[in-house]
Amino acid sequence: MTSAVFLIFGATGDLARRKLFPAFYALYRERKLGDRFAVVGVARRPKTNEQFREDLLESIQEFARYNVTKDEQWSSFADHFEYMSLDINDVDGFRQLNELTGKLDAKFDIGGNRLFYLALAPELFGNVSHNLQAGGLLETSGWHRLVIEKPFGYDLPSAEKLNSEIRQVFEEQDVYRIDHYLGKEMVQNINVVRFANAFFEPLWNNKYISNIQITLSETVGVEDRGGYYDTSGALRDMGQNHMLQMLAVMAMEPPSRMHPEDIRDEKVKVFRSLRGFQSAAEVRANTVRGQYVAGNLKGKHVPGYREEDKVNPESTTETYFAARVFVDNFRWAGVPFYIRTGKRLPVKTTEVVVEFKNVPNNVYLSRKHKLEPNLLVFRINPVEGIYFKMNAKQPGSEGTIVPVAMDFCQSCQVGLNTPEAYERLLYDAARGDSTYFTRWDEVALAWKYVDKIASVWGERTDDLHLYSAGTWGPEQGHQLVAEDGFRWWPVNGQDEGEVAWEFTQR
Ligand SMILES: NC(=O)C1=CN([C@@H]2O[C@H](COP(=O)(O)OP(=O)(O)OC[C@H]3O[C@@H](n4cnc5c(N)ncnc54)[C@H](OP(=O)(O)O)[C@@H]3O)[C@@H](O)[C@H]2O)C=CC1
Ligand SMILES: O=C1O[C@H](COP(=O)(O)O)[C@@H](O)[C@H](O)[C@H]1O
Repeated sequence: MTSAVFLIFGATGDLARRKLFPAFYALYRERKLGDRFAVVGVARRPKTNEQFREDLLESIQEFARYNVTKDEQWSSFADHFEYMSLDINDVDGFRQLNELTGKLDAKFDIGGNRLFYLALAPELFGNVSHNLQAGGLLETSGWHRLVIEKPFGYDLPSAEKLNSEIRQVFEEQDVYRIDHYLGKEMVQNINVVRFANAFFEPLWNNKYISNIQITLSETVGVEDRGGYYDTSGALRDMGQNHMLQMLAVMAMEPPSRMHPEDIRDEKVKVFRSLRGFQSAAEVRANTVRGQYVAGNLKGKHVPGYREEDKVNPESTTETYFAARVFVDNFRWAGVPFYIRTGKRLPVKTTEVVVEFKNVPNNVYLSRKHKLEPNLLVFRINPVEGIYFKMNAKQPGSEGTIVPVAMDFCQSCQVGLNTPEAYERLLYDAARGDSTYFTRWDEVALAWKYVDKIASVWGERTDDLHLYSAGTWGPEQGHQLVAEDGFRWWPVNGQDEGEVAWEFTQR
């Protein structure tokens, strides 16, 4: 691991507490951080180093995948952390921050490397790079990298503005735009499964695949992020980034080398091939949006979106969306990619389902069987695994055909304890590997695609469908898939009671 001073802007916030500090601790425990590092937490509220370290301990005890007690090992870890109260608009404060950083650099023999992590509200991103430069923080001989949280802009024009502010100070190769889904173990595994196995890649095209479904369902509402979410909505919060990124990973061509730029080039080609919408009618025909109203979730009554804290009581922001997306290239012509995400849905899960076409000349059709299609399912979150569903003869029957699953449950393996996405991404940024960060051209193309939908949705709101919390979203989301002769496959083995998986063999 290279040495670095990590400057975390937004160190008192939710992301730092739940994700970043636990990630530092796991990296430390796994000896990936070494000893030549320091972390400076930056936020406005006053705090002593002692208080900061107490909060650090609490966050790690609550959220890290390693247990921690206040022992000698803890002290030597916590000794690397200092806090500075600073308003990121205060340029003079950045000079003091530079002094503190220099002191820590000398103390831990770091050699000038700096990683600036912006865990701030997006509207604060713009000024920071300028102030880092003005405060002298970029004047060391080591590397300087900027890790920037999502959302990267609100739409294409604001993303362009933000990008140009950043690029006045940082080179593209030093900008690490986070999409934490790219840090997830099973998202990274998609390429391995595709490109390291003989039996999937030959089938990975419109000859054999009928459709691909990406579901990112959440049981949570907007929690304490109502202020942000109400100006964002599901399309910008999840669609522009996580969902299109997963789609790109599923659809991309094999890169010629496993080099970050080659992989990102292939994703860009997918974004360029997304079929744009020519009219408002096309947007409406291919997308569905919804908003949850009060309902029952896991036996508990939960309030509707408009009753949530910091949400406009007349809000028309979508908390659910589904879309039919086409990738107009040689491989995917005619294959719909269905994507959907929503809050207050019945289960928390992220799954990607590849549905294969039926076999030609199905000899079993002459009997009373309706064969289920073969499915390959990537289970991304929270269960990690892959299963493949196929048809087989029910043992002992007179030729009854049943779906069976070959099920690889990675997270079920005892003691596996896979790293959190943020752990991997922090580690990658520190060692200069940008493979699982988004490059500007990807971000821009994704915004271009999403902006068209958002602008049509902005024209009127009579197509915002309400759904009860605890259901799978509005009926129109099901119709979107049904009108092509398909249906959403149950995730986590759950549907609306209608279809249950038959795991007859495991
Ligand atoms: N929380 C999550 O699960 C996720 C968050 N993100 C992204 O991460 C970023 C941070 O989110 P989150 O942690 O939830 O936000 P929070 O609102 O919880 O935290 C914001 C942080 O910014 C600090 N801050 C606010 N204004 C200033 C200022 N003027 N100068 C210096 N510091 C300031 C706050 O501290 P103080 O008030 O003390 O100044 C606080 O530490 C956002 O971009 C969000 O979209 C992305 C994915 C998931
Ligand atoms: O980026 C975001 O992701 C989370 C969901 O992430 P997960 O890793 O828990 O699946 C989502 O809740 C949040 O609204 C969004 O900003």
